[in-house]
Amino acid sequence: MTAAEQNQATESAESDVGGRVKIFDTTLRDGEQAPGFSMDRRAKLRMAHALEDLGVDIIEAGFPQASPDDFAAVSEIARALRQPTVCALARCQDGDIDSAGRALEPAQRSRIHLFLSTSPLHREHKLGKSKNEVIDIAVNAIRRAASVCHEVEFSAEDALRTEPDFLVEVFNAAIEAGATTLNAPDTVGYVTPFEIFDLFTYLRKNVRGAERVVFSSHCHDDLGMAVANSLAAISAGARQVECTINGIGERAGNAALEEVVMALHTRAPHFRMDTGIVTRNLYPTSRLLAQVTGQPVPRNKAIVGDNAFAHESGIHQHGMMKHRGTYEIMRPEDVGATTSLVLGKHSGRHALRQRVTDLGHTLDETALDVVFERFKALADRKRTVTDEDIDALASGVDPEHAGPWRFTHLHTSSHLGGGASASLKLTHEDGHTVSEAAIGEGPIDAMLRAVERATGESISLEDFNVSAVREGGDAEGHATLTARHDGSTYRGSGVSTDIIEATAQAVLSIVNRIARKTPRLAATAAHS
Ligand SMILES: CC(=O)SCCNC(=O)CCNC(=O)[C@H](O)C(C)(C)COP(=O)(O)OP(=O)(O)OC[C@H]1O[C@@H](n2cnc3c(N)ncnc32)[C@H](O)[C@@H]1OP(=O)(O)O
Ligand SMILES: CC(C)C(=O)C(=O)O
Ligand SMILES: [Mg+2]
Repeated sequence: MTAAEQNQATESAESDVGGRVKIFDTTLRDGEQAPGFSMDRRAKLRMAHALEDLGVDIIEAGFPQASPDDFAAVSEIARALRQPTVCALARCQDGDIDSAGRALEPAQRSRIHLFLSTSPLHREHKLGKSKNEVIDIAVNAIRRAASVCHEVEFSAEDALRTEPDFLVEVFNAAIEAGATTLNAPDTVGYVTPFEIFDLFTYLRKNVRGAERVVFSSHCHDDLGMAVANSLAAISAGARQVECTINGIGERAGNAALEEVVMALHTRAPHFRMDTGIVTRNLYPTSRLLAQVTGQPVPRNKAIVGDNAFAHESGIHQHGMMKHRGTYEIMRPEDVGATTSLVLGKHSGRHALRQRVTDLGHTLDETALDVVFERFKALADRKRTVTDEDIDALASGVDPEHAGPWRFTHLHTSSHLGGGASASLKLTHEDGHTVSEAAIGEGPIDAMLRAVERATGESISLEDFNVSAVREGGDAEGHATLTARHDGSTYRGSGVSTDIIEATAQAVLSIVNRIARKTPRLAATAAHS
């Protein structure tokens, strides 16, 4: 009998609205299990501090029996953190439990998370155990774990494919043995929101002592329903949700923490459920994870992707300029992000006019029409039109040949532990050439100094970022710079297979915009 059928025999669940759901973060355990995401103890410790600042209730720091470094990571995190409960995963085996207990010793509050498969498929093929054997193994493990940490969570692995009546038996025994959190994971991401709602409702009605424990959900995203399923479990009374930053985790990942939290927050009147999450830390925490794992966040990722609050379409941009609520259901600042109106082939006159004005140009409608036409033609050739392009178009310059300066030579060299040097030649559109050389702390620093000397203008860098455009042998670096000059902010970008060259293009695009505003640069160039 399915959970839904069994539920038909019982009255419908009482309303479960209102309250607080605990956020159990498993980025450092299930998250790092996925290929490409493993973290060493230093990376884990950095992430753990960020997760503590984010306000998660429980941090699953690792699986101490997995490796000596993971043992050390759990131990260091247990020692370092004050607020969250620190949790370690263990199989129902004495060795795992003892090592989890030892790793967690320094924790203010410790939890061992035991798991054992309960579904027929796993019982028969993976464990080779009967139902009774599964219960006995779980009970003995829970008792042992309860003696070496503050609290025990028990997970019935593959719970959503387990017979609901057997799951109740397992959970009854787990409570008697001392578990205080019962997790029903959708280990393989198979279930639908209606089914998980029914199962949690059924468990809460039928497990003996259900009112004394916290029910937890742990959903995987194989069918793209991890977040929806987690929310459905919460609606049915789960008061702990297991999730990961950026939704990383086994195969397609776990429920994304930022999505669960922002769904509860944004649809508060619907869920009436609080968390302790400091939502403005979501974006920085997501970026830190991307940095320590080297795995970028997909642009279209909900809440934390580059496009989550970016608008390129003219109709949307126009709406956003009138009222941001037209196309944004959350305030980006609530998650630590910002709105951006990106100019591209889908943009319209309203957004273009605004950007042209922001860049310091005053154009009448006729001039704007001309710029708009050229902008569309350029946007058809380029995926994104940058501020440099708009600035050039508004100045009546062809952005693809926007000078006045261009590189005719650039050479940099660096030595391990010994600084770097750059030599370059710049040619001005009026025919001047300027050669310069400089030394610096690294090749980029040296190149920047040489450009400053050659053009006679200094810029102060505020932000510098290089990201990969493609992977593999033909990988290109995309350099973006933000710099200040004379009280104004300039952004420049460049793309090349050589990241120094990409950065040099970005520097020169900024210098050229300054030069177009202050043509004295060409006239006063010291060298020729
Ligand atoms: C759903 C999940 O995410 S579960 C967590 C999965 N995470 C990981 O596996 C990451 C870390 N794992 C590891 O480093 C290794 O698998 C280790 C160190 C834990 C174990 O390695 P090994 O001892 O070589 O065993 P291996 O991984 O090959 O096989 C798993 C063994 O654990 C047993 N096992 C699996 N789950 C459980 C459990 N919950 N309780 C008790 N035993 C279990 C299996 O039956 C198998 O036993 P066997 O060696 O007697 O046949
Ligand atoms: C260890 C358990 C909770 C797990 O990760 C799963 O079942 O997906
Ligand atoms: Mg999992």
